[in-house]
Amino acid sequence: MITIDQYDFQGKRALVRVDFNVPLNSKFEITDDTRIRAAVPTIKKILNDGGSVVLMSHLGRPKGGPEEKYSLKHLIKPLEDIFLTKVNFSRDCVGAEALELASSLQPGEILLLENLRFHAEEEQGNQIFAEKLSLLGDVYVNDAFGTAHRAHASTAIVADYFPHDKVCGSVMQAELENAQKVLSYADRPYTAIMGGAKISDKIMVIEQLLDRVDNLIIGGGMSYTFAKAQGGTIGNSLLEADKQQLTLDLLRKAEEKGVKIYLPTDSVIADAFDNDANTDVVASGAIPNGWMGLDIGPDTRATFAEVVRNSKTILWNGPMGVFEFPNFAIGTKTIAEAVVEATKNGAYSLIGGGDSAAAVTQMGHSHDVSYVSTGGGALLEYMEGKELPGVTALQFEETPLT
Ligand SMILES: Nc1ncnc2c1ncn2[C@@H]1O[C@H](COP(=O)(O)OP(=O)(O)O)[C@@H](O)[C@H]1O
Ligand SMILES: O=C(OP(=O)(O)O)[C@H](O)COP(=O)(O)O
Repeated sequence: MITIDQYDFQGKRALVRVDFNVPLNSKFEITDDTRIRAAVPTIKKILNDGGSVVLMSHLGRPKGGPEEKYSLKHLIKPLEDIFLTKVNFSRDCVGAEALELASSLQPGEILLLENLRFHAEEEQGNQIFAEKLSLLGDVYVNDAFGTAHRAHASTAIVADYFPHDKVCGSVMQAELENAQKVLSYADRPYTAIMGGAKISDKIMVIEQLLDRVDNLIIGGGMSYTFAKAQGGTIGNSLLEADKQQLTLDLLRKAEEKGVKIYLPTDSVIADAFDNDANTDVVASGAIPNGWMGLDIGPDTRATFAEVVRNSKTILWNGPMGVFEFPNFAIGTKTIAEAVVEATKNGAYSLIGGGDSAAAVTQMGHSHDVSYVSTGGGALLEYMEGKELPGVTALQFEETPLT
């Protein structure tokens, strides 16, 4: 794979796939620009070399046609503020206007293309569409780690049109290197903290982790399916009823492999899914009808935090509760603080997942951990040992020795 530092972009027009899938509010303002800032080094390297940049990305999940709320034009001004230069914009990512604007780009200039997913061909991985995109650059750079698990036209197929000039961007490179650290040579004790809403999203990665970690902490909404499967009552807490047997299998496998599993012993419960609901603290397997667990309780916080503080490698994916409601964010905050403390004491900490990353950033700790991934699904798939099409597409076929 060619890394960004190995390629000289002087006089070249770089077609750069970025993941600018950022959250916007109702006024189309970006509420978290982490993914944009992450791509800055790649873009600056190209511009500083004397190249020009054609940026392409998706935003949201449009239904295959233009939708105002998913237009990338909302990103023009924020990009201009970051790069202190005019950002040209093409109202379609392929076709005459895009070609015209791309071919007249001068070194140091930036062109932003409209949302790739306004064409259904993007997600279909359509070759003709990929070929049209390929006409917009002399060299292809993929820096969209967050979308690397998709075999879409712009993330994978387009690379075929640049057999010698396909480059791995700096976000992509850093993400792969950091994920490798927890996959291969982790210091012990190694603790994985899994939380968030759904077991089904994370079951594969949890299974893989059982071969690697010493401790597995399970919190957040997914923990209630474990509690129910173990015979507890969970009221209206999140439940994936069809996954109960799976949770028991996981617990058995963990025991066989000598992995210590930590599940919540107490929960902060609420009588409604609302920040201002009435609350109480009860044992996690004794939640009354009409109530739901929305955060880990004080005993659990203390136990989890202690395990985290004593760890040397930490992988965290998924919040411990409904952290979007301040009254149910204490569990996530406590764990974030324990991760920060462990990191200060020399542990390596990788935070992955859109919501976990947002929680850590929101709590002001994004610089106090080792690495915050820009990837959610992509990081999990990589951890599961799956091939990422966006990464494979950047690799060169081995030429047989003759
Ligand atoms: N106890 C709970 N009940 C309901 N939802 C929860 C609970 N704990 C966490 N969540 C929700 O899980 C969501 C995050 O889950 P997920 O998408 O799996 O995380 P990530 O994006 O970090 O991978 C958050 O919106 C959070 O509010
Ligand atoms: O936000 C993203 O993924 P994530 O929600 O798993 O972090 C990526 O931009 C991929 O988007 P997609 O899941 O609509 O293909």
